[in-house]
Amino acid sequence: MTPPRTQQIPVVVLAGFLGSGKTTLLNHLLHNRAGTRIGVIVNDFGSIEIDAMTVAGQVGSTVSLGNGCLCCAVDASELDTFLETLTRPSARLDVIVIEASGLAEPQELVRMLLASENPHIRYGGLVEVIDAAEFDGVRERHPELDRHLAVADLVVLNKTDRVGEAERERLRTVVAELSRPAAVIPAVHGRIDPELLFDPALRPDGEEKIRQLTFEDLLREEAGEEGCDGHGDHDGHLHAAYESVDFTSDVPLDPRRFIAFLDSRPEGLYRIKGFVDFGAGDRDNRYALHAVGRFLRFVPQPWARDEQRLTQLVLIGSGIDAEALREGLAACRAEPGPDAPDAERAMWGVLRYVQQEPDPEDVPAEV
Ligand SMILES: Nc1nc2c(ncn2[C@@H]2O[C@H](COP(=O)(O)OP(=O)(O)OP(=O)(O)O)[C@@H](O)[C@H]2O)c(=O)[nH]1
Repeated sequence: MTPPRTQQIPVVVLAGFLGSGKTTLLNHLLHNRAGTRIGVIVNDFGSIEIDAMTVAGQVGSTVSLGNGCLCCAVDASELDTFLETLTRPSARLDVIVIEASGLAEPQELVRMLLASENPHIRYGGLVEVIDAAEFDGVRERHPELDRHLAVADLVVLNKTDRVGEAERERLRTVVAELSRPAAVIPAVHGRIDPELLFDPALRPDGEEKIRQLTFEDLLREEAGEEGCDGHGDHDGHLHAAYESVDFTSDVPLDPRRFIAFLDSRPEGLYRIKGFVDFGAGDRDNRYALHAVGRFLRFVPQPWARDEQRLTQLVLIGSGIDAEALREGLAACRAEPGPDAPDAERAMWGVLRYVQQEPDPEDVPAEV
């Protein structure tokens, strides 16, 4: 007979700027959990829950928190409801991971967890994921990232395949300085040892840092910036400066038009993610799209049987003209009528950006 559960389940917050690799890391954990039962709460930005769809099917207990930044869209009682569901003995979870929206303020999430009255959970630490190739630029635009690093318990310096060895070491030193005493782990495709997250006692300085980050510390740190309960300085949060645009179409997109749209995307459009149906261009696959800054990638994924063929995209940026983007996307819809004879040739522009889904065990190709 299994003994009754008395242990508290650690709740780990996974944070990091847009496109840094949070979902990738989460998927790595789900693939390499070695029997550990992981509950996932995804907090996506944009009303189409792309991240929830990306991790969906990989874990039985995925709960999406719905639209927007967690600190605004969900109050503590709502978060508690999700946590209550996931901490039921029948869920038999060993750890819960909350993937924060790339625009959420991690301190808000941590504050909510520390304030939670759920007796079955304990705060499991804040993991901050960094895109090595974008770090300097993001930091320049968002100096508040230094503050996020300062409260992290573990920093994953991700995408080190996109920078040289010397640059990786430079970044490691800079990040370590900002996040001291948290450990900084360089990674490619978020492949870190899951034990770094699941057993905080095992990670360098972990316990000490968790003790440091008390509710009172956070309150003190946030003095003058009350949070998102309607009384605070909401404008100071990263997401206040960003806007998201959703686009859904049940008409396939014309590949040439869509590539032309992507090639001329405005500077402020920092992130695009979702799935594209190219219709006759490829009847077998939908194309997962990831754009971060000027980086662009498509990953073909077979359509599931009976899956509704839709294009679903979320575009996130600052100073973007939402209406113009929606119109631009609408103009990418393929003309009705019989398939064009050169439908496959029209895909060449897309194929330039195609990369197969990386096998977690493979060394990734250079991008
Ligand atoms: N080259 C390279 N690409 C990576 C690595 N990790 C993730 N990516 C790619 O970066 C893109 C963004 O990764 P995601 O995991 O979706 O990032 P995210 O932080 O969840 O993004 P948001 O949901 O927008 O906040 C995807 O195309 C990933 O395949 C890496 O280590 N190296």
